[in-house]
Amino acid sequence: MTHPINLPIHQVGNDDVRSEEILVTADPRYQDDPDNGQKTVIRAAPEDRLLVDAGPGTGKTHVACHRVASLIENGVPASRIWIVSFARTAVHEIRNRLAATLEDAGDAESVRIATLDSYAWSIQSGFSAEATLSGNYDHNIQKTLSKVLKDEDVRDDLRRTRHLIVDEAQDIIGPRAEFVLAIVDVLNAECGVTVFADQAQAIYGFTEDDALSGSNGVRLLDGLVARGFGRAALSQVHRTNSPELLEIFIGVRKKVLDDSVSAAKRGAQVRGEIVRLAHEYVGPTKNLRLAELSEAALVLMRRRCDVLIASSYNQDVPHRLRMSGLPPCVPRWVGLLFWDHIARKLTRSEFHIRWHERIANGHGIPSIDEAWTLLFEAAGESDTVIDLHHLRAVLARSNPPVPFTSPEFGEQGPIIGTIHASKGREAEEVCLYLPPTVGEGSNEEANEEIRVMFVGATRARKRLSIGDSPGTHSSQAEGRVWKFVRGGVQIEVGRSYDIDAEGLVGKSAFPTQADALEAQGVLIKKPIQQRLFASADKTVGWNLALKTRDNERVGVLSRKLKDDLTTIANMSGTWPPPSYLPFIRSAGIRTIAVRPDDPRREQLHEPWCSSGFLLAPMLIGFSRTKLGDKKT
Ligand SMILES: Nc1ncnc2c1ncn2[C@@H]1O[C@H](COP(=O)(O)OP(=O)(O)OP(=O)(O)O)[C@@H](O)[C@H]1O
Repeated sequence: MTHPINLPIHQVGNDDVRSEEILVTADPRYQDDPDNGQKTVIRAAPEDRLLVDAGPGTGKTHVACHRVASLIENGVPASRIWIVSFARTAVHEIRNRLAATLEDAGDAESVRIATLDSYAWSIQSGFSAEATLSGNYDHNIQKTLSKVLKDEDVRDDLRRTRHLIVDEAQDIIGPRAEFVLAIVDVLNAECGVTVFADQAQAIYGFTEDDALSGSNGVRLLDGLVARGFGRAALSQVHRTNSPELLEIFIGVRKKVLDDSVSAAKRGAQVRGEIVRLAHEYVGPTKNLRLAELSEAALVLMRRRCDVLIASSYNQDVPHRLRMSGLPPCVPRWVGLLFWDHIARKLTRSEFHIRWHERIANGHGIPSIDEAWTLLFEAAGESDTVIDLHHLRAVLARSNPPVPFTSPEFGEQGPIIGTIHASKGREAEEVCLYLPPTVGEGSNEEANEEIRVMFVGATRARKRLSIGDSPGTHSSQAEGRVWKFVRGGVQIEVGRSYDIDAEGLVGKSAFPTQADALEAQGVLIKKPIQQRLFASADKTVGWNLALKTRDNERVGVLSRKLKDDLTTIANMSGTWPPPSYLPFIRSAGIRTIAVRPDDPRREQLHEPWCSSGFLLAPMLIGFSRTKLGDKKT
């Protein structure tokens, strides 16, 4: 059976999209010399154990990379150096920067860079044939900790490490802190350790919505001080030249850290100082005019609910979101290339033909050679053949490899994001919305809020504006944000499981292959769309069919979303659950990959059942809808 390629595929690129948020990787200033504080850390003896106090924008990543270069120059083998960082994106960033810093590409490859959780996993799986990743990161850390404490093979191997670098150490608490301390205790005396931390940026609550997920127990920094680590500091700020921002980065930081003042008073002081030093005051969220901001702007909110509100006020302006709970954004070029490729193998020449037929240059589109390298690194079978089954398995993971995903959700426009999701990032222009009061609640909560506010204010390189976020009360159903509004509720749409392959090209969602093809064609023709809506539809078992304003069905939302609506009805004491969700948008299209062994594959129409690649809208919405009657 052949499948004609009749989808409009020439619109992949968009050359109109200009520069976006500064991604530090490409910053030419890396050639710049380190400042004196940086030099002290970079050139310290390989066996030194240093705790480096480093405020925002003082170049921790820069120094970590140059420290590695200096260690290698001093004879430390690259493969015996570990760099452990917090987030997957940070790991990716370090890997890129290291490749640019080290002269020998082989060295850059050999240095072992991992998140704390994958570091733990590599220790565990390296020594146990039966090691299984339980899926629960905390459990995995606990299991590895007991190995580090008791298993002599594991301990011997750790003793081969010659230098350990730990970034963002201020956030490492509880079992993760015990784990790192246990490793430090095992290392040989000649193994050095360099730890970067900024207590003023510690955020222990993992999510944007938690007040605090418990910072009780062991803190890594306390443990390192108790073990006699030497102290160093990076104090020169490189992120900005703005006198006002420098005052925030340095002066306000001192206030954040001054625990001689009560948290309540300090919260008000720090908030007041940030407002005073900001370049502009922009009023409440409803005055936010995204259309007037550049692509380089980053709008920061405290909670996901605030992001959804700001996004819905600006639904007619293309923008991107950055927060937790969204699906991974595998770029559309992958789906466009492979949605109808049924064979398991793809040769380089077939790839070239497809690429030239289907992909136009443009923003976010790699060059043909870069694309091949990415595919090859993920699923190369030989220099000239890619195994697409392997590629599907890799891209179907809940966390596909970082080079294959965009950290933002959406294809163009300024970013609206949570402060949590923007840790370690920077942007030319930041617009930070502050809650009305900072410093309330328990002492620990108040301190956390002060630090979160400080992290937000220090993301700007050139310009900081401050606005007021309303501090609206919202609830969550299975992580989905919802809140009461006049006449009903507002409900988050677009969470990672809201639309899946079955809802997009499945036999239950579309009676025929032609219908599914048409729906995919609509998405590709108009990747960015306003005013989509979803309504319960008898033909799809009363699940919610997703339609364009012209009433074309582009998919069916998941059963899980329908279940969440039932939960919201129960939580609000009403019945029946909402059956109509208006004001949903598509911020672009992304690729969904289906594992070759996924049994749900059988429910898909051809060619997707065989190819395992399809396209999905990037859904965003804080849909305002009616509730049913009060339950009696
Ligand atoms: N010696 C240097 N000369 C010039 N620019 C530098 C130097 N060191 C760092 N930078 C630049 O300063 C900026 C901040 O560096 P980096 O992102 O590494 O800071 P950081 O300490 O990790 O910040 P944060 O804690 O806020 O995430 C980057 O844009 C980087 O390019």
